[in-house]
Amino acid sequence: METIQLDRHRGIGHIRFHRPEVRNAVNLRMMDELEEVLREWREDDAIKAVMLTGDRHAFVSGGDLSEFHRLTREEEIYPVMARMGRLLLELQDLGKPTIAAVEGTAVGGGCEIAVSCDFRLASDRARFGFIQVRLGITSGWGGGTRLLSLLKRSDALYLLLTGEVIDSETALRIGLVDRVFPNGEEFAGAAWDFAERVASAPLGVIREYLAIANRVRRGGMSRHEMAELESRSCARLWETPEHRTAVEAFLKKSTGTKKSP
Ligand SMILES: CC[C@@H](C(=O)O)C(=O)SCCNC(=O)CCNC(=O)[C@H](O)C(C)(C)COP(=O)(O)OP(=O)(O)OC[C@H]1O[C@@H](n2cnc3c(N)ncnc32)[C@H](O)[C@@H]1OP(=O)(O)O
Repeated sequence: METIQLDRHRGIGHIRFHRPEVRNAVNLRMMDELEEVLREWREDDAIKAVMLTGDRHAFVSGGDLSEFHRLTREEEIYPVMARMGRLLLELQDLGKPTIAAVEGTAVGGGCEIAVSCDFRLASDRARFGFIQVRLGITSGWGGGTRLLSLLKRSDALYLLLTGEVIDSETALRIGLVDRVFPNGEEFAGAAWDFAERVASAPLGVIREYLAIANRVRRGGMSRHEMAELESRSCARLWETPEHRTAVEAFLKKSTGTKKSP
């Protein structure tokens, strides 16, 4: 891989955006590579969660303006935008929890990637901005609509219409990020700890909750359908060794500790 670096550790797949010379801007090559790794990791049961990071300067600086600016016409740029839009849908529907750990700047498409993840962690020096408006365009990868579902409508519209870049404290207050950790070495450690906690559940449970969460996001379910979905999920996991072992251990322990009358 040329534009992203991959590693895996304790069930977590790590994608590190790596085009430092352009603050990790997304180009066509990066799209190819992201597509390849997401398809591979979707099928890989050893990977239970996926963490995306950049570096201390930037998470991702959006689309590569030099490369994309060569495309001047609507019908030339549309397929590129739509492709990245589909890729972020794949990320969103990966079936494993995804975590954007933002240490530096996430602007434009960088914010769109972050809001496609299930969790957003920020260092105390991270910055977030839907700055597309400054270039006279809207977000093009589905991030605007995601932001509108994630935040209070007026907060989302304010960010989209002004292109204001906000710090991590503000991002936490309005609900754009879930946790803020100190910058530096401590940030990497805290992000990995968070990812490990999220990935500690049995794979079956992770899959079922992600499926429920994605179904809820699509909306349009009656209360009965929601209850049915959840009952089915739980019943499917009933026969798994994780469930049986946990219950047997509990019963054994409670029998063992019962005082004789
Ligand atoms: C096109 C898709 C669209 C969407 O659908 O969402 C978008 O993403 S629109 C938004 C596009 N992105 C931007 O407008 C951001 C542009 N970059 C910046 O504002 C700043 O670089 C930064 C991200 C805030 C970082 O600032 P700083 O740390 O001071 O770095 P530099 O500005 O000095 O940048 C270093 C180097 O990187 C090049 N660069 C940065 N971003 C991009 C980019 N998105 N595309 C191409 N190149 C980029 C920058 O030109 C510098 O290059 P050199 O001068 O050659 O060193």
